Amino acid sequence: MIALAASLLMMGVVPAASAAAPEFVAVKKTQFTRNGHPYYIAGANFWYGAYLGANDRPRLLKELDTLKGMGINNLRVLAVSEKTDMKSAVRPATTSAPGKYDERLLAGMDFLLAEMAKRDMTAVIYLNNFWQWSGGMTQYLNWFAGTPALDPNVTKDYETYMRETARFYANDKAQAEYRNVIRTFIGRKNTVTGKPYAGDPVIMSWQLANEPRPGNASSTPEEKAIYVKWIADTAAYIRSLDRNHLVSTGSEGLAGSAQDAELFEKAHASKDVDYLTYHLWPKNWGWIDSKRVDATWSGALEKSSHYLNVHIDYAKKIGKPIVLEEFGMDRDGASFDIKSPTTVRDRFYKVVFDVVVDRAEKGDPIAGFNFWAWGGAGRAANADYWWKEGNDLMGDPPQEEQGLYSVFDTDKSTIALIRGYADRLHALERK
Ligand SMILES: O=C1NC[C@H](CO)[C@@H](O)[C@@H]1O
Repeated sequence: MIALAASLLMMGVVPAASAAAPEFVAVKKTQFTRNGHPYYIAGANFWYGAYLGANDRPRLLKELDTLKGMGINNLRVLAVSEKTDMKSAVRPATTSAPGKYDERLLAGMDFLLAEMAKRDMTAVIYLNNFWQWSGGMTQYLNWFAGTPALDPNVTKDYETYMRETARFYANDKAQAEYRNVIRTFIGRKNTVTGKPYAGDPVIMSWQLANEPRPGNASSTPEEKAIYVKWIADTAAYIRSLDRNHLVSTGSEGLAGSAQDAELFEKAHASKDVDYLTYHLWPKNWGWIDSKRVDATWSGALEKSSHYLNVHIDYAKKIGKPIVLEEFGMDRDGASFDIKSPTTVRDRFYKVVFDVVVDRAEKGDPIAGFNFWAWGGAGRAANADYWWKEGNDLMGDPPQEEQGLYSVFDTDKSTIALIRGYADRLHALERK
């Protein structure tokens, strides 16, 4: 039966249910499984993986080998970027205009997935972005609502940005093009392996977007309802195209849900949303001052520990696995310099890993982590640390200084931490 299913898969005939494909990551109660064993995520954020697959394959192979050596088994990657006038967005973009997709960048994803499969890695692929650094939802609204694509790095007005960007969810024309992109990816045949994406177990999850939010901190009940409906409708649409892969939201948790726990739970209640996600950003959220660590560490620790644990408790209540798919801390003294120490980062990573791995070992529904983000061999090119087209890509997207949160291949203490905790998670897969 499995041989028949496998051959059907190879011919692009995707079985209605994933029962015939144990090699796909699946959910069993509050755990992931793969190939009949528990599966845990020791992952990295590697948003630019497909860009390297298109433009710098020697570097990509080196990065994948380094990550594999660290025990990394999962990469969270951007599927597609949209051409935009917003200053702090990556260039070139996959989508130059609605329906016009750059085949080279799409083939970059093919190569990335082919190489990840060789290293027994799985991919979480996010199909849009709430933030401006890849064009994202704001650019869709510029195309279809005619609204100006205002870069919040320029306006400094994130509250307006978030409120306006959330109009994406109810814009029918924007949703139609978004679904074109979803169909393009899910219906794609890998030009390197010949495998249809929908039948390729290297993909773990289709993710609706990076950090979709219902609006800003003052989101109205109507905006929240629109957000929940968008998640449920889009997840159901993805499921209608592909019953082999998991679906996730890309939510940050409470911080991305207007601090509304009921909203976070509703957003993940859909039968077509297979697991929960959350992100942890003490610096971005003002919990720690990197230039006053002694004065702010204890408060940041208390808030971070609560945030880490309470979302695992939400997952337990909902009965689905949860992944901490983003967390990060800057270098000592808020430096961007690759030569600066990472004492505070390493201390923070250990706090995160201790909660995640301890609770995973206890059998709680935390299924692992993806740190933000792998910088590897990338190096900042400019004295002001801002990215310009043609510069190395690294863990920090163009809207942030290059070196802010990136873990570089020279950050040996951080790499050793990651490896040690990855090993503990992988030990759980042998049970
Ligand atoms: O998804 C994200 N979360 C936080 C990152 C660091 O600020 C940011 O670069 C990215 O947009």
